[in-house]
Amino acid sequence: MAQDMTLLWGSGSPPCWRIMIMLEEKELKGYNQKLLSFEKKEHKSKEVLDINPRGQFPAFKYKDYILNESYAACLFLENQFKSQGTKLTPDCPKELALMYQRMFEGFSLLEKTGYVLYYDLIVPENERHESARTRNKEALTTEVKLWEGYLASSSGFLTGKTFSLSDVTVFPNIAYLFRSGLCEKRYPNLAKYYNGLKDRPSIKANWPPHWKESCECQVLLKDI
Ligand SMILES: N[C@@H](CCC(=O)N[C@@H](CS)C(=O)NCC(=O)O)C(=O)O
Repeated sequence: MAQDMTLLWGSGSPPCWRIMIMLEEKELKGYNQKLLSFEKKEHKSKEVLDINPRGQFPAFKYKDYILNESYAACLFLENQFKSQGTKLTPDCPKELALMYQRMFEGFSLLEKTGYVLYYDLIVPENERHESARTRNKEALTTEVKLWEGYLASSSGFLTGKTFSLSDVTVFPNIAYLFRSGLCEKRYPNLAKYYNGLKDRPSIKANWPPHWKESCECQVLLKDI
């Protein structure tokens, strides 16, 4: 089964990390995988484009099923391997509703993080404005505060009392915030969640390799 899976990935990409956590939780070991480089623009290489026509990581397929969208891949894997490895979907409808809700809210968090971290990449030089930078930072701050509140009564997981799909999908976004300098003291609930899960085997085993080195990016969100 795992031999029928191929993942082309880039280090530090939360969507790639999600799929890797998912595969690990479902005990799908030995899948074909290749770490490629953003710097060398390998996401635009033919081998990626053959799977993902947008030229983005992740490029993932199972048999001849293309599942480049990380949420699609996670939901598919949970459906196909429900009783294998960790059970990631709660039976209780109330918990299920909250799990899906937080999973998809995770898009807002990552999108707003990206607007702050990649403003100069997204916006051409002559269209950049300090006011837009400030607005993006304010929007991210509001968003991060929301998540801090969500985690106020957490039992170590984002939703429910066990590790679920909401953790698989959103943990990488939260780790990305801390990697970029989010202040643990200002956001103690997020920090507790992050520190409580960062050594989970599925997460640790797939920690972005280049995050083991320090980098200038580790201060970018210090004022958020
Ligand atoms: N929608 C995709 C995300 C795809 C994506 O934005 N990938 C980024 C890396 S995190 C990428 O490859 N960016 C390079 C580019 O778009 O050229 C998912 O959630 O799986």
